[in-house]
Formats: sequence, structure tokens, C-alpha cells
Amino acid sequence: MKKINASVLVIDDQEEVLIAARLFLKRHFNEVTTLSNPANIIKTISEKNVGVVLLDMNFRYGYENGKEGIYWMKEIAQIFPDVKIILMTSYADVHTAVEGIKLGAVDYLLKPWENDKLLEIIKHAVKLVRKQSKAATITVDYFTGQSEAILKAYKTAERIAKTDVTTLILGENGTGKFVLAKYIHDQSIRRNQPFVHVDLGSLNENLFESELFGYVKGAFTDAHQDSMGRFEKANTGTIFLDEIGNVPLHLQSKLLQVIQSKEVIRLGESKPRPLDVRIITATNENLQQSVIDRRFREDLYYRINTVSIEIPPLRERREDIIPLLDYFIHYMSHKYGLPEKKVDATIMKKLEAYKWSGNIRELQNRVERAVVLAEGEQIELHDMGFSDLDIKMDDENIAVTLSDVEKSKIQECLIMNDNNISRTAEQLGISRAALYRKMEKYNISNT
Ligand SMILES: Nc1ncnc2c1ncn2[C@@H]1O[C@H](COP(=O)(O)OP(=O)(O)OP(=O)(O)O)[C@@H](O)[C@H]1O
Repeated sequence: MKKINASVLVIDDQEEVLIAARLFLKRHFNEVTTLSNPANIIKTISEKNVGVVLLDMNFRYGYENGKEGIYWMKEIAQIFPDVKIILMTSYADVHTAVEGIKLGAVDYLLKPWENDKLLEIIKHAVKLVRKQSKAATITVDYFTGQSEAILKAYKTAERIAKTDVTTLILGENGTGKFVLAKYIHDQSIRRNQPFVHVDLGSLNENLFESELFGYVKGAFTDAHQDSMGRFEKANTGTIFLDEIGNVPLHLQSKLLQVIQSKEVIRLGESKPRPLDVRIITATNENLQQSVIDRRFREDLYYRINTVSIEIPPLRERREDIIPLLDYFIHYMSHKYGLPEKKVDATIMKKLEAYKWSGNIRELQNRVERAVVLAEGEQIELHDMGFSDLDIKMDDENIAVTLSDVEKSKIQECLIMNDNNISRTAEQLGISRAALYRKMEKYNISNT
């Protein structure tokens, strides 16, 4: 499993909590640091270039009102406003945690946590970090490429930009869904009006409605004044609802209501406010499958899917890799005021064959690093953060499919378990019958 490229810091005064967090998170993130003494927080964030902090709210025994956590949260936010903070509390002290969220924490987690939940929350926070650097890096610069698939996607975008048709953009992470949504907006007559991006996947459920629909003074305890939601902020322009596939079912109906009626009602108010917004949504999920699995409302799916544009992953449009490489070398060299470096033909071949699972984002990040770090006149693979093995393994595995991986995992487990079916099935987490079926499918014998 490929680790997520992020630096995560966990702060707790209980050593066993830190060990558990470290063991689990190290499997998923490139850099995981743990700290038992909050006094070192600032130094560590700076040294480790931390993007996400998991912060315990109660450091000292007998001092369990969460104020210590809030104190450190404010300190971090003041010095590193871009760092995302997740609060942890063992005492179901939701009230203080919610206070923390209002002060800027992205979420909270109750201890003892479930690993899946922990992972999900941190992944969201990592996305937020990326989105904000994305907002900082994305300008009006587009580079489409030359593959038929990408030219078609941009052509469709141009055509629909002239209308207000609701559009769904599909594609893996880093393929350029945000860029395409912004492109549609920039090509439309709304181009001088607001373009509001909402990452629905990382929007805290508790704040979903107030954030999207707004509220009036007194709607809830801390509603001290009227506040516009994101839909109203996008009025006369475009709202880009990113990661729509991650919206929980019970909130999907509220979203549908607004999209359908083109009216929004602020929390605590009954008066609908008319909206004039273009709606673009995006997801990396297979929404059709989500509809079948009843995780996504069918009516909402049809409502957002008047037109859909799919951006293929980079590995399915390899002819775009070198043009994109050239584009980013030019762009980054200009950005940093450095001379443009060359890339040798043999390296280009390897880059063309590489899997680029992080898509354009990965390519862009690697080129940026190389442009800044390369010492000679040529960009070498190690300047792009590749080890020789990365590329070699990738070359060899270019045609590896999920089935190949499954087959080899089964064979490996059988060998480890001396062909014992029960133990192998147990280790793989499947039934004996399922193991037999798979062995038959992959033509694996257990002799
Ligand atoms: N056509 C393009 N021209 C130039 N840069 C691009 C293009 N498409 C994507 N990028 C760059 O690649 C990175 C990822 O793009 P973007 O954020 O639009 O992808 P995404 O599909 O929205 O990702 P995610 O699903 O992870 O949010 C950005 O930094 C962006 O600047």
C-alpha cells in the first residue's frame, strides 16, 4: 500500500496512546512524529514540516476541561495558520471540542478511537492542507495536453461553459478536477463573479448546514450575528462542490433541496432566499456504484449529473506526460527565477512508463522539487525524489492488475502456511470456500 505523502504530529501525555497512534499511522503516512510534551510543539512543527496535528485536549491528570488543548491550539494557529488541527478527547467532552472547532480545529476525535475513523479524519485534514496549497498555486494557468481524452474533456467544458448546465466532474485524485471546474467558470459569462470552492468531504458534519446555508443571529448558542452560507457567497457566480460522493446520506437530502429549488434557507429562518448560481460538482468515487449500494441518493445523482466530464488518470494518457513535464519545468523555472533544465531522453522514457498514481499533482510536485534541487544542467531521477527502485519496479509492473496482486498474495500466504487452507483463509480474512473459489479462478494448486 502506498503511503500518503504527509507529515502528521500526534501529541498526548499517555505513552501507550502515542505508541498505538505511531504504529497505526506509520502504515499510512510518510512521516509520523509523536510528542508527549506540548512544550516542544512549535519546534517540532517547524522542523518536521507538519501539515496535520492530532492534539490531545487534556495533558495533565486532574485537569480535564480541555483548556490545555485549546491553549495549544491557539498557539499553533497563530504561528502556523495553515496547519490543520484535530482535537482528541477521552471524556466525550464534545462541548469543548466543538468550541475548538469554532476556533479553527478541523475536527475532533473521541478516545479510544477506531482506527478507521482516525484514518478518515486525518485523510480529510491532509486534503485540506493540499487544497489550500492548491488555492495558492493554481492561477489561471492551464495546460491540457494532447491526448484525445483530455482534449475531449476540455472541449466539452468549453461548450457547456456557455450554458448554466449542472456538471459533474469525475476523476481520480490529482487529475485536475478543480482546475477544470475553474476553467468552466472562467469560460462562462460568470467569470467576473465569485467562484466558491467547497470541499464537502472535509466539511465537518456538525457545521455542514451552517457553513453551506448560513444562519441568522440566535439560530444556535454561538450565532452572534447573521452569517451568509457558501451558496449565498457564490451568488451570481459558480459554486464548486468537491468530493460530493463523501456527503453522508442524511445531509444529501438537504443539498438536493437547495440544488433543486435554487433557494436557500438560513438556519433559524424560514424565508427562502433565491439563488443564481451555477453548480459544478466533482468526485473521485464511482457514484453509480454508490447509488446501487444505497450510499448516494439516486435523485441527487441525476440532479447533479446533467452533464458529466471524466478526466482520465495520467497512466491512461501517457502521451501527455512529457508535454506536462515540459510545461511544469517551464512554469516552475519561471516561478523561481531559475534557468530551465533539460531532461535526458532515457529518463523521459522512464517517466512515461511510471504509474503516476498521484496524477498531475504528483508530476507537478516532483518537477517543482527537481527544478529547485537539481544541481547540474540536467534533471536526474533523484532530483524528482525517485529512488532507482521506484522506477524500476514500476517499469516491471506496468501491466500488473488487481487480480495479479490478489493471485500473488494468495500464493504467498499458501507458501507461508504450508498450503494449509484454513490458516491461509484466516490470514487473508476470507472463508475457506471463498479461498477455494479464488484458487480455482487463478488456477492455483495447493500441492
Ligand atoms: N490542466 C492542468 N494544467 C496545469 N496544472 C494542472 C492541470 N490539472 C491539474 N493541474 C495541477 O495538478 C494539481 C492537482 O489538480 P486539481 O487539484 O485540480 O486535482 P483534483 O482532481 O481536484 O484533485 P483532488 O481530487 O485530490 O482534490 C494542482 O496543483 C493543479 O495545479
